[in-house]
Amino acid sequence: MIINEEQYPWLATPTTSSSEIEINRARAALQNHGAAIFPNFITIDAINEIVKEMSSGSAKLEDQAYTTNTTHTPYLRDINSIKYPSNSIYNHKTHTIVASTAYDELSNNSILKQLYNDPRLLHMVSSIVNGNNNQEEDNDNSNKLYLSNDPLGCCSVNVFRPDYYHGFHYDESEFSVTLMIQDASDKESGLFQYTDPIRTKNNNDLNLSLERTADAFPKLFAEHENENNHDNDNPPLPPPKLHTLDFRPGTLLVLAGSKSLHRVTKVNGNRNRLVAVLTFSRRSNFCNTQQTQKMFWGRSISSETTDLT
Ligand SMILES: O=C(O)CCC(=O)C(=O)O
Ligand SMILES: [Fe+2]
Repeated sequence: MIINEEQYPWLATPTTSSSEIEINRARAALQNHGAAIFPNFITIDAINEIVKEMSSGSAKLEDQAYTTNTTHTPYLRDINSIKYPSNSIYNHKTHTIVASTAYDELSNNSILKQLYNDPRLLHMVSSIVNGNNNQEEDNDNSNKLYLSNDPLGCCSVNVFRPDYYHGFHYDESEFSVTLMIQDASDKESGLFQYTDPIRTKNNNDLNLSLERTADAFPKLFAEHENENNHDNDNPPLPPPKLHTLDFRPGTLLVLAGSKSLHRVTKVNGNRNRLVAVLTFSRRSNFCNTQQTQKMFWGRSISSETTDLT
């Protein structure tokens, strides 16, 4: 058993009212606070198996994982000093150092691969992010979610070695699904922190919400204070609260990553922090660009050449 069916029996009966209650609760948490959290989503045996796959053998996957070491803005875009002042939040430089094990490095019978391909998970995530609990009744495809077709990035494992961290950012994908596999040995480190959703949708595009982002961390972004030119008609909104996730092995997280600013603090201790990233798309056959693949896994493969199962 991979999914913890004792704690999540409603996953097997998606059209019942108990399932609807759980999905509605998760959707409200995602919309109001940016995160829906499922503790003990997979069994302890399944977690132990994944840790074993990552950390045993002579060529350990976690040791082989390619490292990205990069400076970026919270918006993951290039600095734009023509459009925004150099002290704008838009141009704020932050730093990330993280390694990642690609999907094609996992064994064919990997527990993670089995979880990613489990239709109950796809159905659960679709129901939460789309607001419908019954995909079969959904005639137009706009509400449908698909597994990613990226042979490297569809389901990968973030490897945060000691001293690694991920600076504050919004994700490019609308939402993200992650699974804690192994936390840092120093429990004060490698923390996942996120705000309530502070970026809003505008004309089908996510606007920048520069002010709200600047309001978020008055201390951290103190040098950006002059960006908050609030007048009396538009008093500043209170800064959003920064949540620290109780992220234990086996916990599954659905995050409004494009709207909630988030980060992973620096890892201390004697073991790697391991988090699986499971990606779902509104498009069938989604694949990251070769540039993104190269950045995260140091190589690129087109989706046409591989069988993903
Ligand atoms: O490792 C994590 O918990 C998530 C890191 C993250 O925000 C990302 O990979 O975009
Ligand atoms: Fe992220």
